[in-house]
Amino acid sequence: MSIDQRLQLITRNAAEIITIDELRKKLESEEKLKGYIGFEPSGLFHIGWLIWTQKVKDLVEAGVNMTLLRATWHAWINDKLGGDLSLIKMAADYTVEVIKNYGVDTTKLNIVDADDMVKEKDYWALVIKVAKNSSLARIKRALTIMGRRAEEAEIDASKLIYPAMQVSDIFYLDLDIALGGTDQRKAHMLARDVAEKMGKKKIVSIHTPLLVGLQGGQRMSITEGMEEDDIQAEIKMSKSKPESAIFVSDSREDVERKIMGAYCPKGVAENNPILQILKYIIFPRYNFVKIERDIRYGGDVEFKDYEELERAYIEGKIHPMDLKKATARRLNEILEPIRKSLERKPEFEEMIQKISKSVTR
Ligand SMILES: Nc1ncnc2c1ncn2[C@@H]1O[C@H](COP(=O)(O)OP(=O)(O)OP(=O)(O)O)[C@@H](O)[C@H]1O
Ligand SMILES: N[C@@H](Cc1ccc(O)cc1)C(=O)O
Repeated sequence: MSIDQRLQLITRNAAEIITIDELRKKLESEEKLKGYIGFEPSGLFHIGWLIWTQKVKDLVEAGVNMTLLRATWHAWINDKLGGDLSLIKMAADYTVEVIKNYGVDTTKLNIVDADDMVKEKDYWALVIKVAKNSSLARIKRALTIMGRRAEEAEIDASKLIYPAMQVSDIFYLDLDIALGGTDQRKAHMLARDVAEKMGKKKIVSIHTPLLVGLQGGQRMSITEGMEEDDIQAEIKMSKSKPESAIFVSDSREDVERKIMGAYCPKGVAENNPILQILKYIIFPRYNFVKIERDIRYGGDVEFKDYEELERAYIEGKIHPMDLKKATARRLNEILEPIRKSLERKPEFEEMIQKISKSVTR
């Protein structure tokens, strides 16, 4: 693969790359690049997570050595799964199983447990050095990387250490590239600034978009004057708002029902979850999408890329119902191997039962 082809694969569908010039230089250096994504295991995997999973796949295929950090301790700090570390670890296994069955070659991934990193004293020395090089105000602002706000009244003090840990993970693993959804930007910007102060390698960060929830942008809780980041956090697909989400373990029928009920006004692309699913999850996997229609409505039509389909939709040439049916069909094809593999593993079934009873947040 040429440098341009690798760059194209790494950057496609990304919301932002900080910075593209630095990424190109790193690729041109011909050194083997090291990248990572960390995730807090929580036992439920909604299709929004497939957006970064696809980017992990792209990065592996572009020849980047990717680490998958099972952020078990971070999840524990963040009160996930009632703070039960054994449940958190099982949830991490579940996530890896999904990623594998989505088609990522997990034998090429370096899978690391935060549990192992926190056993090393060098790790904690790094955390203290990062904290020493960060202002308290900046650390507090970065709490959004764990889905929290600085103003939250009842948080315990370990949560203030979390951002310094996430930055230290990057230095400890000696990375070139950090991947995450756009809500992880504050950790990555902090890592870039602290790297300069501490003489560490400065990461390039790649941020994937947040998939909007099934209700689109229609949340009542959006108020005037809200910041863009907060609006995105409010309207995104989220496991803590199950009505907004399609889970990879959902049955074929549930996927169809959820898609058919989703926000998808005729001719509107903005905050349209169906179009976003097509753009970020379906088109990266298929060369074409076929919209099946009765001959009375123009018969079947095929689209070879997303832009072409979006244009036709905005012009009112595609009916929302036809778009939804085609989306449900393709999405179910993608989810089928994942669903099958999860069905073969009863230990996950037990975990999911426990999870639905335990309080996540
Ligand atoms: N809707 C989404 N679309 C794409 N990526 C997402 C979405 N929600 C979260 N992510 C990404 O998935 C990773 C895990 O995030 P997080 O645990 O906050 O997600 P979540 O499952 O929606 O949780 P919560 O219920 O706390 O909002 C992060 O890298 C984040 O950027
Ligand atoms: N903050 C990330 C999880 C994470 C934790 C540690 C990391 O080093 C990276 C990512 C999230 O909420 O999804």
